Amino acid sequence: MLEINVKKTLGETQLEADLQIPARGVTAIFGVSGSGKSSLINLVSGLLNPDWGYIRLNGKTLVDTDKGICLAPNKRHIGYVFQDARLFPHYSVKGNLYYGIKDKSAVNFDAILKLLGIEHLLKRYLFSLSGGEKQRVAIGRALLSSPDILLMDEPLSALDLPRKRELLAYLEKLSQEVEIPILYVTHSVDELTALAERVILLDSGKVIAYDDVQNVLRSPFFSKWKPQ
Ligand SMILES: Nc1ncnc2c1ncn2[C@@H]1O[C@H](COP(=O)(O)OP(=O)(O)OP(=O)(O)O)[C@@H](O)[C@H]1O
Repeated sequence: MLEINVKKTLGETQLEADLQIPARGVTAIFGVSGSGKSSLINLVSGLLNPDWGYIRLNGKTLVDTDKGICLAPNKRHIGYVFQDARLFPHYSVKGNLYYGIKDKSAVNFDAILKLLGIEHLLKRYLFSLSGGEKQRVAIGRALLSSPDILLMDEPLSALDLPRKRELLAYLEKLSQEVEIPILYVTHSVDELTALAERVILLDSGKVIAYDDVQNVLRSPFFSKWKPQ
């Protein structure tokens, strides 16, 4: 279970969230640009600190302003996948995947490679990979750190449509097989319906709905996303 109860002032926007997120499956964070989606996952990752509140993951406190606890991002056991892959160009794919793994015997390297279809890329360098392949390597690297939660911030947004579709198929498989919670930021209704079980709907920093995807899609808020 991921428990979030935070307040954070972001310029003109007051971000407020009070959420209990189950320990498995994909929870999407959806909303228009500037609604606070990235800020919410950055509070979980520790890249941003709340002005008030707490975040607990499976009973472990990541941050608690009342208790004066604030774990550094690298102590939170979090896997983070950004819009761009952020890999090291001077390392091979294998070097990128192994980066940051403390105990190589503790991870199921082969299963993760297979899940993401990147077994054949190990010796390659970034310049020879497509955008979709780079993102698959970035996801592999995040999973190999044995995280307790995976945060994904619009991982498809930098890709063209054919690559989006290709990566979406891998993400669908991942969402069914990985046994940790995934927080997935998106603006895309297609990604919501393909991947997410639940949606947090943000508007101007406030949670205006948190429910199953189908219930949220029926809400009046979504009329702006439907074809006229
Ligand atoms: N450090 C900051 N200082 C001031 N304002 C900030 C800061 N970080 C974010 N904001 C503001 O907070 C609001 C939420 O930003 P955030 O990036 O979380 O939104 P978002 O929903 O992820 O947007 P997008 O979809 O465009 O990435 C925006 O209005 C942004 O300008």
